Amino acid sequence: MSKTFTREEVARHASESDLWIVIDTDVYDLTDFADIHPGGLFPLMQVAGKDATSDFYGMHKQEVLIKFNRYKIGTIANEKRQIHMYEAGDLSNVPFGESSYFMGYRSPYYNERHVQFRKAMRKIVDSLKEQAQEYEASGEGASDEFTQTLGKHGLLAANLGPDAVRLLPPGIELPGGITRDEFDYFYEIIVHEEFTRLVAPGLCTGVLSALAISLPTVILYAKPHIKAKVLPEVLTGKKRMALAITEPYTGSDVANIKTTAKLSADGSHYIVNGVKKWISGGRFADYFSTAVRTDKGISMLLIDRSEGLETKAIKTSYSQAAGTAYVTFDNVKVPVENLLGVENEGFKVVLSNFNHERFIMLCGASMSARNVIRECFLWAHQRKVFGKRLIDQPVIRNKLARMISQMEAQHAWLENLTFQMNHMSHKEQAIKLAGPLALCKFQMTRMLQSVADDACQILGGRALTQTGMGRSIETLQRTNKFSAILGGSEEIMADLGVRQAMKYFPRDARL
Ligand code: HEM
Repeated sequence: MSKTFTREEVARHASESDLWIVIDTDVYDLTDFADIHPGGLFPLMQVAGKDATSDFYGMHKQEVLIKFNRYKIGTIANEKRQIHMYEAGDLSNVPFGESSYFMGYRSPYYNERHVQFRKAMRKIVDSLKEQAQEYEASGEGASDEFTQTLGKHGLLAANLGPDAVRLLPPGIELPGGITRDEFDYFYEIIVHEEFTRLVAPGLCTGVLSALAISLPTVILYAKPHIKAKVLPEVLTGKKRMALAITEPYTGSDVANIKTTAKLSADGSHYIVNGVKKWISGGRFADYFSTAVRTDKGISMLLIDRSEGLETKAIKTSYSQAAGTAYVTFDNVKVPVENLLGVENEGFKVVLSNFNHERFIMLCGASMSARNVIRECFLWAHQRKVFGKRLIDQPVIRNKLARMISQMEAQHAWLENLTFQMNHMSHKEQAIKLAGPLALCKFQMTRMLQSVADDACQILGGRALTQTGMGRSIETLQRTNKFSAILGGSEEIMADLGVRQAMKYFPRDARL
């Protein structure tokens, strides 16, 4: 049992060499910490021996207390805790802090198994957060140990979505005891939503998104013996993979790629020459699912990191942990058995994944906005300026209203599209959903930018620093453009959405 103290006892420890404070009902002995406290000794001395709850929460997130729990020496006797301490896996009860079903509202889409799954995912993600944020800050890629931990928890597999998961070899388990048959797109929403809680978008892009967009090309189109070798290596995190399509000259215009693959005279291999740009995870990848120009069209090849293939880092506004690379192919020899699908029909392979990639981005964007809104709501309640809480200022409530309503509207559309994905064949999805998914992405990233902007105004200077209370907001502010450009830029998404609708426009309709 933890030790108990009275407030009078705590008050007797109020010097630099003996410094106790109270936060809520917890007593902390900061004597050994005071000299290394990032905020300095002065603020601590002002509350030495006293209740520092409101000062603490005015300048720190609760996660600081969890991280430095070692300084807690006991609690105040006979007092009831006023502030809930987060425990790994907890769902938020801040209004709009979770999507509605997870806050006790009814939903046609989810059931209690989804709640169980979310809690399991959250617990795992919580356990990885500190390490992930270190990689994100240092710009290093995830260590082999880290990616293998992701593999061990089944996160690499879950990240691929239900269609790919059903085709995986036996032995690869999903998190939270969910079976492959249960795992549908609503579980997948949860997977990507929970990853955003790492607040490590670079790392997530470099490891998880890079895999989610590249590995399906192997699952769906590789020869059986290639699959048998590559899938276990990649899904256990022992090897990494990236999708190499875009080039400096083409960007989103895949039809115009210039990287060539020429068949050798004996027909045993291709010789690949060319360059690829903005390849997420490319710096760390062992395999590249690569779009090349062959004899009569585009083909996809699985290319090992081998002689003649080089990668160099591209510095981006998000973290170097994304491993964004410029990849050069200089006479790289690729066995013909590494062809994915049919020669000259690679465009089909490229297109097969676009809708799913956009779906992943929608889940991430929606939850990133939700996370930031939750933090703004909390901050507005605990921050006092000019004698009032921020939430007591109409201008702040108005900003929150705009953020919440934009985010919830987008999320409702995402859930509707998810329901359609669960009930449509790929063929029907391609006809009916390519347009709405594109439009949803167009509006989702507009929303994300607007939320990042409002959140920044609410957090003020803290939203401009990469550590401390505004960290998530600074991250969103710096990286939201990523989702607005990758996976199809906003302009292309908007146009695609309307063009798709025009394709199916009734010829006999009149105003
Ligand atoms: C268990 C007690 C405490 C711990 C473990 C702690 C730890 C930290 C840490 C890690 C930071 C860096 C910023 C961040 O990551 O949030 C920080 C900053 C700071 N802390 Fe503390 N702190 C404690 C108590 C307090 C108290 C009671 C006060 C004030 C009365 C205080 C005042 C500050 C200030 C002024 C900063 C700088 C904030 C800024 O840059 O905006 N700290 N503290």
